[in-house]
Amino acid sequence: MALSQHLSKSRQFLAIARNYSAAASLVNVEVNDKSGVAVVTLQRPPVNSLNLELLTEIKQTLTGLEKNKSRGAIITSAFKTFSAGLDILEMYKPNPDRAKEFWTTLQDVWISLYSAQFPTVALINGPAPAGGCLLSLCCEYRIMVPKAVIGLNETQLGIVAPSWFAASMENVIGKRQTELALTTGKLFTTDEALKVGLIDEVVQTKEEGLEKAQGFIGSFARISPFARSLSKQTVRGGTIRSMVKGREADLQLFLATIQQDQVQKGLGLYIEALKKKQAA
Ligand SMILES: CCCCCCCCCC/C=C/CC(=O)SCCNC(=O)CCNC(=O)[C@H](O)C(C)(C)COP(=O)(O)OP(=O)(O)OC[C@H]1O[C@@H](n2cnc3c(N)ncnc32)[C@H](O)[C@@H]1OP(=O)(O)O
Repeated sequence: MALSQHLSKSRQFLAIARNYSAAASLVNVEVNDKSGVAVVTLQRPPVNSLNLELLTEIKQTLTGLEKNKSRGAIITSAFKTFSAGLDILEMYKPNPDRAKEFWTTLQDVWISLYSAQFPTVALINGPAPAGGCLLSLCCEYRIMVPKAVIGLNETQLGIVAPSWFAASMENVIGKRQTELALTTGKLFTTDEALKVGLIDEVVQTKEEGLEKAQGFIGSFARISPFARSLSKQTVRGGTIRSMVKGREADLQLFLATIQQDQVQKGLGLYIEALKKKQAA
């Protein structure tokens, strides 16, 4: 499709996305006029913790971008935190039906973002623990600001990162580093993340990050989108197939795990600690 035609379609999507954003407003989508690349900004205050509503909007946004054959997407945050990960309140004293929908939607978001046909960049403009890290690991390229942290720190909450969380990290930094990171619940500083390959670039500001992200996506201008996306599928297909095959078992494991007394106690203490930190 010619760029002008594509941009016209993108603008139509933008109009729809804006209307949608106005109604719900947890995700903002802006399509760059020149490049056709969408900047997807998470905006659930205060820390973009991923609850059912935010995950649902992310899922709908990704579906819209895929349908409109997006040229690329940059995922970032409107706040100083990229994302605080899963909303702990979705797992603490959960309503079983909502918990089921919550986890299924997280799985859907992972599948859509991990297998997106268009190029994806995470512009990590603040802390990205646990589910925040997972979101960025689904992208093809990660750009991060200094003085932030990133990692799958689930063990620090007394819970275990599911196998597809671990696989997402392993595909980026390898088995050895993933094992060390997961068993200790490590949150990498920006410098440590760069050293281990968990992120690709460090930028000083979000604006600089947006330019770099556009540059990364622009680097595919002369590559056939078909060949590009099939190559991505070749590399990621095994991980996606194994997640999809195991998703019902994974859901049941999640529901059983969060009902355990020990897990509930741990989550309760963690929530208290977060609140005390704010009061101090
Ligand atoms: C064998 C396999 C078995 C598999 C079985 C399944 C097991 C389940 C796996 C579940 C996986 C979970 C992954 C997750 O994502 S869990 C969430 C992990 N997240 C964190 O640990 C981050 C916690 N937050 C922070 O560290 C900080 O908030 C921050 C992100 C660094 C930001 O710091 P800042 O100082 O700016 O902000 P505050 O700390 O003051 O927070 C502001 C308010 O936001 C509330 N908050 C923060 N994070 C969360 C969260 N994740 N969920 C809900 N609420 C959160 C915080 O309490 C403050 O609220 P308040 O204003 O009401 O006090």
